[in-house]
Amino acid sequence: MGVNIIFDFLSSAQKNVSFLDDFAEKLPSVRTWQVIVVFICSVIVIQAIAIVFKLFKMKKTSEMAFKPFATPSLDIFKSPILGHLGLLSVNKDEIMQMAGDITHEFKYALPLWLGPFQAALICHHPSTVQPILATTEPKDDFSYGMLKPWLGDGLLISSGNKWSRNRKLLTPGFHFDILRPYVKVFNECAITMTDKWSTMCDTGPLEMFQHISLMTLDSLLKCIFSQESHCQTDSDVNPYIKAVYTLTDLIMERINFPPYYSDTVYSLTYEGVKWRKALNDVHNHSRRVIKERKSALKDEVERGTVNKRKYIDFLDILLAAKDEDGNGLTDKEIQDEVDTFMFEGHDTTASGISWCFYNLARHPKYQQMCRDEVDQLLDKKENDELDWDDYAKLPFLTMCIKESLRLHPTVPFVGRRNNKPLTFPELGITIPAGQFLGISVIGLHHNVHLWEEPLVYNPYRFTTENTKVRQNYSFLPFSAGPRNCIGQNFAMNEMKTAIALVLRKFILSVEDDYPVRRMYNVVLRAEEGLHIVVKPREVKIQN
Ligand code: HEM
Repeated sequence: MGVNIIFDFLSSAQKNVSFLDDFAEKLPSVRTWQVIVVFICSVIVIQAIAIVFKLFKMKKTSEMAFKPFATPSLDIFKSPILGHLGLLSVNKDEIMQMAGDITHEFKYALPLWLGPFQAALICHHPSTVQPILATTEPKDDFSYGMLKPWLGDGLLISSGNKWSRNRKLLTPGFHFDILRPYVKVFNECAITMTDKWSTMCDTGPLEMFQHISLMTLDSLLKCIFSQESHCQTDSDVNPYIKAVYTLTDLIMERINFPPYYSDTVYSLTYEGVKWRKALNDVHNHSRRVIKERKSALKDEVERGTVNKRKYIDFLDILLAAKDEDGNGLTDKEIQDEVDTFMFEGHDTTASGISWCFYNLARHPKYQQMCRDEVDQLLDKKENDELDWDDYAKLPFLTMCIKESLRLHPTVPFVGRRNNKPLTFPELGITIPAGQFLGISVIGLHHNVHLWEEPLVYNPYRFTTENTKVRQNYSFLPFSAGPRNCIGQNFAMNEMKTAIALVLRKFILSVEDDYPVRRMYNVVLRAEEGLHIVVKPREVKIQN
């Protein structure tokens, strides 16, 4: 019908409008139009059939690939349209609970259906996790694909030659000699936060994520971007951090709702509009940081003060980086790495510190043991600050941090897609290429076959003796293998500094039966935040 109207219009235009005669003569005849329209419609139909065929093929391959890990007891909750997504969206805290509970029945792994066609093999045992992490197989395009408009082709998401070139270029930025001077910054930033807390503790419990994200952003900007942001003292609501929260929440909503998997559909929705606005905010922030750094560097070159700086920062490395062929990074590549490190470097550490405070607040005995250790170290000093060598002198505090990262892993999930067939040697199973392989870090850390009473906070799991006898790859807060966390030493040092300095000045507690609901997100959060009572110590600190 619509096609006929076009034909009628074209023929009447050709017949009646004299000033278009020349033009009309050049137009294809009605028959030619019919052929064109039929051709276009056929292409669309063939494409649609090809997509449906591909989706069903994907479904069939995953069904075959994951057959050895069949889950009949779980499939009673599976819906033909949503797959197991109904379980994921029911309740965020319950899915965290489920990640550990299912290991009773499924020791190594289990397939979960994300909608009608896409399945992921969720692995939570060293026998399945180790072979995946030993490879440099790319990140899965499903979940990380949603991060791509934000983090671009930065280190977290890129793969192949690009990833290996950039990993090689950036690794020196995390060498001990570079990290050493950062200790001063970690101390300064922690002290800014504790000074602020001293004026606020009478106002009731403090929400940890809010304060600690500002502190970790402050130190990250100072250490790796040489930027004095004053973000801790300027305002409690930082537009960059707000935008990061919006983006990560939107990604989780999107994963839970298959119609939003299409970029085109998503871009037309209200959430798509919110996504673009938040994306703009984070990109503007990183663009500003790069611009200011470039201009400061130009000034330093003009004044001849480049070599007088306390340390080289990550942006210096990015701006000066050259591969073996003498090629530097393009502006887009620099922007992608800045966005990646800005996010990975502050939000993860903020979550790690916040959950550690929560665990110590719930276990006053361990909290006091950490404090005693810190006091022993700092009582002897002129200033109340940690030095590089002190990190090795806080063994119990380190055990408490590790146990917190086990119980509340900051990055609860990591995903890969194998380009080549992948074998789990201990199980004698080979997975064909092209599958979505998920590593449930929380499932691994709560796996009943690896950890006794996994939901109990017990730092003694991390004594040297207990660590020695534990199966490798049971504890992976920073992942492992070639794509492990490049910033793990940076993160551990910052966590130790912040926790030590807070315990030195305050007693942490939580109200009785304080209900915390964990929130499964790109980074582990709590639904209503983590509210901790922070009281100044009554005993006067020496010096
Ligand atoms: C407690 C703090 C942190 C935790 C728990 C953590 C955890 C992780 C994990 C699990 C991965 C692997 C992700 C994946 O395979 O998808 C990762 C990768 C990464 N992390 Fe961290 N991270 C932390 C802090 C940091 C910091 C402070 C930085 C930078 C300053 C950083 C930068 C990165 C980067 C760039 C990658 C990608 C590495 C690659 O693929 O080559 N992280 N992190």
